[in-house]
Amino acid sequence: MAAPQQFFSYVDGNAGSFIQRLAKAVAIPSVSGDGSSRKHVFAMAEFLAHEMEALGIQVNSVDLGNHVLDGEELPLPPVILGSFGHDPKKKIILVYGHYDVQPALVSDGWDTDPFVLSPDEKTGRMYGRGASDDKGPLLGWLNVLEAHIKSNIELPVNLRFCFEGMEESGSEGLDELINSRVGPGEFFDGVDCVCISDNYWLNDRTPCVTYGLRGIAYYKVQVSGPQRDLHSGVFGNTVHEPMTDLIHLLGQLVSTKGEIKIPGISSLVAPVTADEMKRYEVLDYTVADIEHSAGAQVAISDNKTRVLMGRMREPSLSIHGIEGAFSAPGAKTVIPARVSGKFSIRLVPNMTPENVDILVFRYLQEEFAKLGTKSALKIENLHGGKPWLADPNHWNYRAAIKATETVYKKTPDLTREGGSIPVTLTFAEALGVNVLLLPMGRGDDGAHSTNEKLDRSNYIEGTKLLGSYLHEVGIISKS
Ligand SMILES: C[C@H](N)C(=O)N[C@@H](Cc1c[nH]cn1)C(=O)O
Ligand SMILES: [Zn+2]
Ligand SMILES: [Zn+2]
Repeated sequence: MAAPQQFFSYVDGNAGSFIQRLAKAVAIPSVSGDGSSRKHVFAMAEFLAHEMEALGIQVNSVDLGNHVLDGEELPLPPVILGSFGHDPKKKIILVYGHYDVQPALVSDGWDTDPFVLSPDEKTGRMYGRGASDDKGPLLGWLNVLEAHIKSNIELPVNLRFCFEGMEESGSEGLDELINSRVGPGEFFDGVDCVCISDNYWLNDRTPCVTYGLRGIAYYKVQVSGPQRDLHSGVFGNTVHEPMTDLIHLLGQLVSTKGEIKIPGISSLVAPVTADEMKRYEVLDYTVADIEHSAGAQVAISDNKTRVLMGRMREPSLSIHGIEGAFSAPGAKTVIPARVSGKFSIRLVPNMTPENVDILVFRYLQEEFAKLGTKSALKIENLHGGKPWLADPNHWNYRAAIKATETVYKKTPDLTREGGSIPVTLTFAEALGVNVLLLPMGRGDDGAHSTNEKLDRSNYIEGTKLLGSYLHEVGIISKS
């Protein structure tokens, strides 16, 4: 049976309180990538555990120990494991989400305070860091449970929750935790399938279900020289300058057309098949969609398929920033003594962080040697994760497609996502079950960007979608 009407009515009737729940979550600046925010990541974990317990979920916040971030030893945020339902006649569905967010400062260019959920009544957009990635989708699962409990509707499945607080910073400790709890009687034992809501539609009109993710290999390249920062008038043209060396090195990584210059990378990429080409052609997508999401006419190609393939099935290399460089307003005449370039490569089948590391380290060392500088080079891999592909013909996908048709009256696009969620492959391999990505947000949500938003309708209809999906998987008989 599809999700009952009372479920939809409860969600519509309680949209205001669901938005309040999201506002409370957005107000906690749970940025995992900067040490000074760590206490807020813990506060977010407590908030979530409290919300879950209030719904009758059995919660276990698992301590993952410590790690080192930028030279500082810090406690890792807990993984929140939750159980609701132990009926042997029902399937066990594992849902995953992350409660940490990317950094956000008003000075980055936000029009509102990033940690205050700011709805625009005219457009229905709700602005705030994490609204779409991933606090809105994560809370969507709790909204679903609340709607069932308060409307006295039996949940058609047993639910297991796995919420982490380090996804935006390499998911440290999570794989080990999962692998240690897959045995008989352990938390992940008996899971029938996994659903993750943590990516985005291709555009702002057509929902999608997603069967692939790119992996990632993230690097820090440090160039150092003088013992301290120097006066450029006194030392310019007399010493090797680390910033100049680093800029030359970073300039050798990728062309302005997006082609990766590191030898050997392209031969790791799996060849395209004819079937795969057909999948791009049928997607509801135009080059204007990516330009709308980017907010400017900046697409690398005018060809829809080329753009889609660039996001879904080819690697990319992006340069993210330079630590230690002068970046404040004004015109300081400094020669920075030590600078670190940060870049990452998105990985596709058959690339792995390990086989890419070998190529990257060798290439950077060779190119650095060509500079003939007396500066020193240090290369680090900060984190990595493999790409993932699932079978979209599985019943888990059929349930998601049916639920989307019920809620949105549209057949969803079948997509691969350009971003990375490293735990997806861990779940697939460690539990041996199908994993599905069922996004809530739109392609123009601005995840990781300034003015991130989630449309009110995506939050509310998205909550209905997650609930409908549970009803669809619930009616598929348990084998
Ligand atoms: C797709 C997901 N919502 C996401 O944003 N993932 C991040 C994961 C990550 C990896 N390193 C840092 N963050 C992403 O794809 O960037
Ligand atoms: Zn993210
Ligand atoms: Zn995310």
